[in-house]
Amino acid sequence: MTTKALIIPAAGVGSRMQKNTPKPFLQLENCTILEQTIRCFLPLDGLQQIFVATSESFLEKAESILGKMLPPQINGRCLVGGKTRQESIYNALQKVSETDLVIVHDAVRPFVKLQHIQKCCDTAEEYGGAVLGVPAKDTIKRIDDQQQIKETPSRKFLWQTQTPQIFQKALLVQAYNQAIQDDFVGTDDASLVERLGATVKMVKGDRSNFKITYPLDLQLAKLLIKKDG
Ligand SMILES: Nc1ccn([C@@H]2O[C@H](COP(=O)(O)OP(=O)(O)OP(=O)(O)O)[C@@H](O)[C@H]2O)c(=O)n1
Ligand SMILES: C[C@](O)(CO)[C@H](O)COP(=O)(O)O
Repeated sequence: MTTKALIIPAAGVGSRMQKNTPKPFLQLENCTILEQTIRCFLPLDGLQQIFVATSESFLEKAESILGKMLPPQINGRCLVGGKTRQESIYNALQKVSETDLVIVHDAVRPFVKLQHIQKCCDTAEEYGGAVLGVPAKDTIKRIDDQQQIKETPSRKFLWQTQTPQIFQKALLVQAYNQAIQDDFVGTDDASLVERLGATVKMVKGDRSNFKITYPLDLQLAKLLIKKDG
């Protein structure tokens, strides 16, 4: 069986949400967003390690959430993240012990489906790296500093990338080390691996795996939890 370690970056401040509490610790019906997200992964075969990166002030709260949920076969640990998502994941990556695959999943995507996680793991095992995503539904424009449209790329090849982003461990470690060496900061994990020239496959997920980013996303998440609960 393929062994897996899960890294959950949860150290963001949530500036676009405009709340005092960071998004992973906001409440959804009976539990926090972080709790709901972790729950999606617990039935995954071969999952042996979970790391949650938070700000220093939420470390204790994260430890209490994780501690209550973990089954005996999974080792869990919370740690202090960094100034960027990338730094938070790098910090967690230093703690990951031997494993075949490393799964990175945003704390604020609480509706990811097990079947999609599994499909993404299988693809990463075969090719080295895989991410979940959906075809872009809007026409995407490339603009300049004056907001003048410069290009309308064909939508046929444009996908919205989600998490999980899953990689063979050695490949992800190499990608993060190279990014540090080159001072490269990306907005996702795949972009670091792509720079190495390695293969990362896009796996079709669905739109329920949205990232809770703006107040409207939080309203939608609360409605979905109510409907399913
Ligand atoms: N320094 C950071 C920044 C982000 N994240 C995490 O990365 C995920 C995706 O980031 P995003 O949704 O952008 O969260 P925030 O950075 O909190 O939001 P914003 O950009 O609006 O401030 C979130 O789970 C967030 O907690 C992190 O671990 N460390
Ligand atoms: C990794 C990610 O969720 C893929 O869509 C996204 O790039 C994170 O970006 P954010 O600006 O940190 O929300």
